[in-house]
Amino acid sequence: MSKFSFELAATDGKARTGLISTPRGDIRTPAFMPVGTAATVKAMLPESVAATGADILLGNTYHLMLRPTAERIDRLGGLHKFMNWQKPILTDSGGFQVMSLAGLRKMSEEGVKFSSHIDGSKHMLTPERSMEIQKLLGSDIVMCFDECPALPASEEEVAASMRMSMRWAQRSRDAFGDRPGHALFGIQQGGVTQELRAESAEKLREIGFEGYAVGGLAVGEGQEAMFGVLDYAPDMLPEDKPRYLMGVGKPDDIVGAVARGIDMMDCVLPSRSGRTGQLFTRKGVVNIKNARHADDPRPLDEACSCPACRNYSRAYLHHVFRAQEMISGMLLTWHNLQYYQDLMQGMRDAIAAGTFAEFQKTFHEERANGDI
Ligand SMILES: CNc1nc2cc(C(N)=O)ccc2[nH]1
Ligand SMILES: [Zn+2]
Repeated sequence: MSKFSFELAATDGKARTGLISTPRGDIRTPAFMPVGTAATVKAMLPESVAATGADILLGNTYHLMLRPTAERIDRLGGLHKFMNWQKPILTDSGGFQVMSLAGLRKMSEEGVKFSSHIDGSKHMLTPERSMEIQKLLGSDIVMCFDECPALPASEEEVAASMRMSMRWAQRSRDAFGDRPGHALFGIQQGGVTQELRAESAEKLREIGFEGYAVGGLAVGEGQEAMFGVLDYAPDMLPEDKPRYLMGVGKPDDIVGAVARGIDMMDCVLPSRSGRTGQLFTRKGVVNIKNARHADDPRPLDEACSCPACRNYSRAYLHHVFRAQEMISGMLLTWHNLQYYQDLMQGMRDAIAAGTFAEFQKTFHEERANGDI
């Protein structure tokens, strides 16, 4: 069984490029993880997700524990076999989604009691149960069970929440046990308060993890506040371990996060937007629903290698979206995921070549405002 390791290959300013090696394959960083919530990246076959260049995808503990349950996936050979994705999988802890999706929640030091949003059944998530679920799923990178405070929150509330998350981080570490080739990532909390972020980072370093996430962001604080935290928070985390920014983001969020030292990100935006007709291109966002595309014979993005851009016109993509044909979600999701992976590849190349500043300049210059 080979081990889990991270090698930095090059840096350019605070931007970094490297490789995470796992028994199930390597992850080129900076990396974007498509979200495969219910054991599927919606509207995509796993081989199509791999074809976009994704080295790893994210699975959601909250959804899978409710349906089909982690025990059933384990009996069927684990999540990789179940969903036919043999590359690495990172699973979140369920903590974030239980607070945003479940009903009748009761928080305590022990964990969170809640009712399923699917059938109202009663469940309990604790650091120990979250580790057990993620182990049953067989994920390669496991996230600590934590609490991501919802905004608005006072500094006192953020401090108390962060300190509970740090106690939960210790319990997660203790329950994770010794699993060669698998990684447990700690999650830094502390809102937008530098002293609290530092306290959290110190506690996580003390416990010791194979990787470190910056949590508590992309919860409505806005890009300026998020970048303000990212100007100092990643540097508080061990330099030789992967740094994962949770739930981010729009393309310009991603470029700004990589510029501030982030190595991994995940977001539902490219897949969710694909289904709603919001398409990311090198020149900005195209809303394919707009009538002006009805007769446009051009490809969506002539620089893109995805099936939507190689084989179809904007007129066709407009038509199948308006008709809500199934092929629409397939083609538009594929395009957006391809765009995100091409963006990551462009950044990895630029950092390796020492031209990341030029990459950022071109990225911002190319993007017109609004629809194109
Ligand atoms: C979509 N935004 C987002 N922020 C997140 C924060 C966390 C966290 N654990 O702090 C997890 C998932 C998140 N997703
Ligand atoms: Zn495309």
